[in-house]
Amino acid sequence: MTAPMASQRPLQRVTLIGFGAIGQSIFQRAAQAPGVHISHVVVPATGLAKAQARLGAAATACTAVPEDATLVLECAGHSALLQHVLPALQRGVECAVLSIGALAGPGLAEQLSDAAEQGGTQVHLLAGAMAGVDALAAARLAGLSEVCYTGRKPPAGWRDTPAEQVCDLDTITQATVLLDATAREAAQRYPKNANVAATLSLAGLGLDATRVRLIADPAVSENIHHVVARGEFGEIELTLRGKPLADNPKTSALTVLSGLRFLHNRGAALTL
Ligand SMILES: NC(=O)C1=CN([C@@H]2O[C@H](COP(=O)(O)OP(=O)(O)OC[C@H]3O[C@@H](n4cnc5c(N)ncnc54)[C@H](OP(=O)(O)O)[C@@H]3O)[C@@H](O)[C@H]2O)C=CC1
Ligand SMILES: O=C([O-])CC(=O)C(=O)O
Repeated sequence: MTAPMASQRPLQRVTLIGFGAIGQSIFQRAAQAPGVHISHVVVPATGLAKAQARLGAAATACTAVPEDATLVLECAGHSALLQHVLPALQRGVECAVLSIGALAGPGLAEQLSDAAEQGGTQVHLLAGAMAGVDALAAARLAGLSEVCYTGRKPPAGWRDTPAEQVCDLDTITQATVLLDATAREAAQRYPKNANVAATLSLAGLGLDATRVRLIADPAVSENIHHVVARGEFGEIELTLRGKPLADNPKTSALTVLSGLRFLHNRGAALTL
Protein backbone atom coordinates (compact mmCIF):
# COMPACT_ATOMS: atom_id res chain seq x y z
CA MET A 1 0.00 0.00 0.00
CA THR A 2 1.37 3.43 -0.87
CA ALA A 3 1.14 6.34 1.59
CA PRO A 4 -1.18 9.18 0.51
CA MET A 5 0.71 12.10 -1.06
CA ALA A 6 0.83 15.24 1.08
CA SER A 7 -0.53 18.20 -0.88
CA GLN A 8 2.45 20.22 -2.10
CA ARG A 9 1.69 23.83 -2.92
CA PRO A 10 4.56 25.65 -4.64
CA LEU A 11 6.78 27.83 -2.46
CA GLN A 12 5.88 31.49 -2.98
CA ARG A 13 8.79 33.75 -3.79
CA VAL A 14 8.07 37.18 -2.34
CA THR A 15 9.75 40.54 -2.86
CA LEU A 16 9.47 42.89 0.11
CA ILE A 17 9.72 46.63 -0.46
CA GLY A 18 11.11 48.22 2.70
CA PHE A 19 13.35 46.80 5.41
CA GLY A 20 12.57 49.01 8.42
CA ALA A 21 10.59 48.01 11.51
CA ILE A 22 7.81 46.23 9.58
CA GLY A 23 10.04 44.72 6.88
CA GLN A 24 12.54 43.23 9.32
CA SER A 25 9.82 41.77 11.51
CA ILE A 26 8.00 40.27 8.50
CA PHE A 27 11.28 38.85 7.23
CA GLN A 28 12.05 37.18 10.58
CA ARG A 29 8.58 35.73 11.01
CA ALA A 30 8.30 34.58 7.40
CA ALA A 31 11.38 32.42 7.91
CA GLN A 32 9.14 30.21 10.10
CA ALA A 33 6.12 30.37 7.76
CA PRO A 34 5.67 27.33 5.57
CA GLY A 35 5.16 28.06 1.89
CA VAL A 36 6.61 31.60 1.97
CA HIS A 37 10.13 32.54 0.90
CA ILE A 38 11.17 36.19 0.89
CA SER A 39 13.77 36.09 -1.84
CA HIS A 40 14.37 39.84 -2.41
CA VAL A 41 14.14 43.00 -0.35
CA VAL A 42 14.02 46.41 -2.04
CA VAL A 43 15.83 49.16 -0.11
CA PRO A 44 17.17 52.64 -0.90
CA ALA A 45 20.65 52.53 -2.54
CA THR A 46 22.18 54.06 0.60
CA GLY A 47 20.96 51.10 2.70
CA LEU A 48 21.97 48.30 0.34
CA ALA A 49 25.11 47.04 2.11
CA LYS A 50 23.57 47.20 5.58
CA ALA A 51 20.43 45.36 4.45
CA GLN A 52 22.46 42.64 2.70
CA ALA A 53 24.56 42.14 5.84
CA ARG A 54 21.37 41.57 7.85
CA LEU A 55 19.80 39.29 5.25
CA GLY A 56 22.89 37.13 4.87
CA ALA A 57 22.48 34.39 2.30
CA ALA A 58 18.74 34.07 2.90
CA ALA A 59 17.68 36.85 0.50
CA THR A 60 19.04 39.47 -1.86
CA ALA A 61 18.91 43.19 -1.14
CA CYS A 62 18.24 45.25 -4.29
CA THR A 63 17.13 48.74 -5.30
CA ALA A 64 14.27 47.75 -7.61
CA VAL A 65 11.70 44.97 -7.88
CA PRO A 66 13.42 42.15 -9.85
CA GLU A 67 12.24 41.46 -13.41
CA ASP A 68 11.07 37.94 -12.55
CA ALA A 69 9.15 38.87 -9.36
CA THR A 70 5.58 37.56 -9.14
CA LEU A 71 4.46 38.77 -5.70
CA VAL A 72 5.35 42.00 -3.89
CA LEU A 73 4.58 43.22 -0.37
CA GLU A 74 5.20 46.92 0.23
CA CYS A 75 6.10 48.11 3.76
CA ALA A 76 8.36 51.09 2.99
CA GLY A 77 6.43 54.36 2.91
CA HIS A 78 4.35 56.52 0.57
CA SER A 79 7.11 57.18 -1.96
CA ALA A 80 7.46 53.45 -2.67
CA LEU A 81 4.07 53.25 -4.36
CA LEU A 82 5.03 55.53 -7.24
CA GLN A 83 8.65 54.39 -7.35
CA HIS A 84 8.22 50.61 -7.15
CA VAL A 85 4.60 49.41 -6.92
CA LEU A 86 3.27 51.23 -9.98
CA PRO A 87 5.92 49.88 -12.42
CA ALA A 88 5.64 46.38 -10.92
CA LEU A 89 1.88 46.36 -11.48
CA GLN A 90 2.33 47.55 -15.07
CA ARG A 91 4.56 44.50 -15.63
CA GLY A 92 1.88 42.19 -14.22
CA VAL A 93 3.32 41.66 -10.72
CA GLU A 94 0.67 41.17 -8.00
CA CYS A 95 1.25 43.70 -5.19
CA ALA A 96 -0.01 44.15 -1.63
CA VAL A 97 0.51 47.52 0.05
CA LEU A 98 0.54 48.85 3.59
CA SER A 99 1.31 52.53 2.86
CA ILE A 100 -2.29 53.18 1.94
CA GLY A 101 -2.23 56.87 2.86
CA ALA A 102 -0.30 57.39 -0.38
CA LEU A 103 -3.61 56.95 -2.19
CA ALA A 104 -4.60 60.37 -0.83
CA GLY A 105 -2.16 61.88 -3.34
CA PRO A 106 -3.70 63.32 -6.53
CA GLY A 107 -4.55 60.58 -9.03
CA LEU A 108 -2.51 57.81 -7.39
CA ALA A 109 -5.48 55.52 -6.68
CA GLU A 110 -6.52 55.73 -10.35
CA GLN A 111 -2.91 55.24 -11.51
CA LEU A 112 -2.54 52.08 -9.39
CA SER A 113 -5.84 50.73 -10.61
CA ASP A 114 -4.96 51.48 -14.27
CA ALA A 115 -1.51 49.91 -13.85
CA ALA A 116 -3.01 46.71 -12.39
CA GLU A 117 -5.53 46.63 -15.24
CA GLN A 118 -2.74 47.08 -17.78
CA GLY A 119 -0.68 44.30 -16.17
CA GLY A 120 -3.66 41.96 -15.80
CA THR A 121 -3.03 41.71 -12.07
CA GLN A 122 -4.30 43.09 -8.74
CA VAL A 123 -3.17 45.53 -6.08
CA HIS A 124 -4.36 44.59 -2.58
CA LEU A 125 -4.86 47.28 0.09
CA LEU A 126 -4.19 45.50 3.38
CA ALA A 127 -6.04 46.18 6.64
CA GLY A 128 -2.72 46.83 8.42
CA ALA A 129 -3.01 47.99 12.02
CA MET A 130 -6.82 48.18 12.00
CA ALA A 131 -9.71 45.77 12.51
CA GLY A 132 -13.14 45.94 10.90
CA VAL A 133 -12.05 47.03 7.42
CA ASP A 134 -13.82 44.02 5.88
CA ALA A 135 -17.06 44.80 7.72
CA LEU A 136 -16.94 48.46 6.72
CA ALA A 137 -16.30 47.62 3.06
CA ALA A 138 -19.25 45.21 3.15
CA ALA A 139 -21.50 47.72 4.93
CA ARG A 140 -20.72 50.31 2.25
CA LEU A 141 -22.59 48.20 -0.31
CA ALA A 142 -25.91 49.13 1.37
CA GLY A 143 -24.91 52.76 1.99
CA LEU A 144 -23.11 54.53 4.85
CA SER A 145 -24.11 57.83 6.45
CA GLU A 146 -21.12 58.50 8.71
CA VAL A 147 -17.59 57.24 9.39
CA CYS A 148 -15.42 58.88 12.07
CA TYR A 149 -11.96 57.70 13.04
CA THR A 150 -9.76 58.70 15.99
CA GLY A 151 -6.10 57.68 16.17
CA ARG A 152 -4.51 58.05 19.61
CA LYS A 153 -0.84 57.35 20.29
CA PRO A 154 1.69 58.11 23.04
CA PRO A 155 3.80 61.24 22.37
CA ALA A 156 6.73 59.08 21.14
CA GLY A 157 4.56 57.95 18.23
CA TRP A 158 4.33 61.54 16.95
CA ARG A 159 8.00 62.51 16.93
CA ASP A 160 9.43 63.90 13.68
CA THR A 161 5.93 64.78 12.44
CA PRO A 162 3.98 68.08 12.20
CA ALA A 163 2.74 67.28 15.74
CA GLU A 164 5.95 68.93 16.95
CA GLN A 165 4.58 72.27 15.72
CA VAL A 166 1.26 71.73 17.53
CA CYS A 167 2.55 70.93 21.02
CA ASP A 168 5.66 70.06 23.01
CA LEU A 169 5.60 66.26 22.93
CA ASP A 170 8.13 66.06 25.77
CA THR A 171 6.04 67.99 28.26
CA ILE A 172 2.33 67.57 27.42
CA THR A 173 0.38 66.27 30.40
CA GLN A 174 -3.01 65.94 28.70
CA ALA A 175 -4.40 64.37 25.57
CA THR A 176 -3.86 66.91 22.75
CA VAL A 177 -5.73 66.96 19.45
CA LEU A 178 -3.12 67.30 16.70
CA LEU A 179 -5.48 67.32 13.75
CA ASP A 180 -9.23 67.34 13.14
CA ALA A 181 -9.67 67.08 9.40
CA THR A 182 -10.62 64.85 6.50
CA ALA A 183 -8.89 61.51 5.98
CA ARG A 184 -7.21 62.95 2.88
CA GLU A 185 -5.62 65.80 4.84
CA ALA A 186 -4.64 63.46 7.69
CA ALA A 187 -2.96 61.00 5.32
CA GLN A 188 -1.03 63.74 3.54
CA ARG A 189 0.10 65.59 6.67
CA TYR A 190 0.88 62.45 8.69
CA PRO A 191 2.12 59.88 6.15
CA LYS A 192 3.55 57.58 8.84
CA ASN A 193 0.59 57.84 11.22
CA ALA A 194 -2.64 58.03 9.22
CA ASN A 195 -2.55 55.02 6.91
CA VAL A 196 -5.35 53.45 8.95
CA ALA A 197 -7.42 56.62 8.48
CA ALA A 198 -6.93 56.32 4.72
CA THR A 199 -7.78 52.60 4.71
CA LEU A 200 -11.01 53.11 6.64
CA SER A 201 -12.00 55.97 4.38
CA LEU A 202 -11.33 53.99 1.21
CA ALA A 203 -13.36 51.09 2.63
CA GLY A 204 -16.14 53.44 3.64
CA LEU A 205 -17.16 56.96 2.63
CA GLY A 206 -14.01 58.07 0.82
CA LEU A 207 -11.06 60.29 1.69
CA ASP A 208 -13.01 63.56 1.69
CA ALA A 209 -16.10 62.47 3.64
CA THR A 210 -14.38 60.66 6.51
CA ARG A 211 -13.70 62.69 9.64
CA VAL A 212 -10.36 62.03 11.34
CA ARG A 213 -8.96 63.13 14.67
CA LEU A 214 -5.34 62.45 15.61
CA ILE A 215 -4.38 62.69 19.28
CA ALA A 216 -1.13 62.61 21.27
CA ASP A 217 -1.93 61.19 24.70
CA PRO A 218 0.69 60.88 27.45
CA ALA A 219 -1.70 58.64 29.44
CA VAL A 220 -1.61 55.76 26.96
CA SER A 221 1.08 53.25 26.03
CA GLU A 222 -0.66 51.68 23.02
CA ASN A 223 -1.68 52.90 19.56
CA ILE A 224 -5.44 53.16 19.95
CA HIS A 225 -7.67 53.14 16.88
CA HIS A 226 -11.36 53.98 17.30
CA VAL A 227 -13.95 53.99 14.54
CA VAL A 228 -17.66 54.71 14.50
CA ALA A 229 -19.61 53.95 11.32
CA ARG A 230 -23.34 54.20 10.69
CA GLY A 231 -25.43 53.21 7.72
CA GLU A 232 -28.22 51.03 6.39
CA PHE A 233 -26.53 47.95 7.86
CA GLY A 234 -26.61 49.30 11.43
CA GLU A 235 -23.65 50.64 13.41
CA ILE A 236 -20.05 49.69 14.11
CA GLU A 237 -18.17 51.05 17.08
CA LEU A 238 -14.76 49.52 17.46
CA THR A 239 -11.65 50.20 19.52
CA LEU A 240 -8.35 48.49 18.80
CA ARG A 241 -5.47 48.87 21.24
CA GLY A 242 -2.37 47.91 19.29
CA LYS A 243 1.03 47.32 20.88
CA PRO A 244 3.66 49.42 19.11
CA LEU A 245 6.67 47.72 17.49
CA ALA A 246 9.81 48.05 19.61
CA ASP A 247 11.75 49.37 16.59
CA ASN A 248 9.17 52.04 15.65
CA PRO A 249 6.64 53.41 18.16
CA LYS A 250 4.58 54.91 15.31
CA THR A 251 3.76 51.43 13.99
CA SER A 252 1.55 48.80 15.60
CA ALA A 253 2.71 45.17 15.67
CA LEU A 254 -0.58 44.08 14.08
CA THR A 255 0.58 45.68 10.82
CA VAL A 256 3.29 43.01 10.53
CA LEU A 257 0.75 40.25 11.14
CA SER A 258 -1.58 41.72 8.53
CA GLY A 259 1.21 41.45 5.94
CA LEU A 260 2.00 37.88 7.00
CA ARG A 261 -1.67 36.92 6.83
CA PHE A 262 -1.81 38.14 3.25
CA LEU A 263 1.23 36.05 2.31
CA HIS A 264 -0.18 33.00 4.07
CA ASN A 265 -3.59 33.34 2.40
CA ARG A 266 -1.99 33.85 -1.00
CA GLY A 267 -0.59 30.31 -0.84
CA ALA A 268 -3.32 28.54 1.14
CA ALA A 269 -6.10 26.34 -0.18
CA LEU A 270 -8.48 27.60 2.51
CA THR A 271 -8.21 31.31 3.28
CA LEU A 272 -9.49 33.32 6.22
N1 LIG B 1 -1.53 50.34 6.92
C1 LIG B 1 -1.11 50.42 8.19
O1 LIG B 1 -1.83 50.10 9.14
C2 LIG B 1 0.27 50.93 8.46
C3 LIG B 1 1.10 51.28 7.43
N2 LIG B 1 2.38 51.71 7.67
C4 LIG B 1 3.21 52.07 6.51
O2 LIG B 1 4.38 51.27 6.53
C5 LIG B 1 5.51 52.11 6.35
C6 LIG B 1 6.75 51.47 6.96
O3 LIG B 1 6.58 51.38 8.36
P1 LIG B 1 7.83 51.01 9.31
O4 LIG B 1 8.51 49.80 8.81
O5 LIG B 1 7.34 51.05 10.68
O6 LIG B 1 8.76 52.28 9.03
P2 LIG B 1 10.35 52.40 9.16
O7 LIG B 1 10.65 53.85 9.08
O8 LIG B 1 10.83 51.62 10.33
O9 LIG B 1 10.90 51.65 7.86
C7 LIG B 1 10.66 52.09 6.57
C8 LIG B 1 11.83 51.62 5.73
O10 LIG B 1 11.52 51.76 4.35
C9 LIG B 1 12.59 52.44 3.72
N3 LIG B 1 12.08 53.17 2.56
C10 LIG B 1 11.50 54.39 2.53
N4 LIG B 1 11.14 54.71 1.28
C11 LIG B 1 11.52 53.67 0.51
C12 LIG B 1 11.45 53.40 -0.88
N5 LIG B 1 10.87 54.28 -1.72
N6 LIG B 1 11.94 52.24 -1.35
C13 LIG B 1 12.50 51.33 -0.51
N7 LIG B 1 12.61 51.53 0.82
C14 LIG B 1 12.12 52.68 1.32
C15 LIG B 1 13.19 53.34 4.78
O11 LIG B 1 14.52 53.66 4.44
P3 LIG B 1 15.13 55.09 4.94
O12 LIG B 1 15.03 55.05 6.42
O13 LIG B 1 16.49 55.08 4.37
O14 LIG B 1 14.24 56.13 4.34
C16 LIG B 1 13.10 52.44 6.00
O15 LIG B 1 14.20 51.57 6.08
C17 LIG B 1 5.09 53.45 6.98
O16 LIG B 1 5.85 54.52 6.46
C18 LIG B 1 3.64 53.53 6.56
O17 LIG B 1 3.54 54.11 5.27
C19 LIG B 1 2.87 51.77 8.93
C20 LIG B 1 2.07 51.45 9.99
C21 LIG B 1 0.69 51.01 9.86
O1 LIG C 1 0.49 51.33 13.13
C1 LIG C 1 -0.41 52.06 13.52
O2 LIG C 1 -0.87 52.01 14.68
C2 LIG C 1 -1.10 53.00 12.58
C3 LIG C 1 -0.24 53.84 11.78
O3 LIG C 1 0.89 54.09 12.06
C4 LIG C 1 -0.85 54.39 10.57
O4 LIG C 1 -2.10 54.38 10.47
O5 LIG C 1 -0.09 54.88 9.72
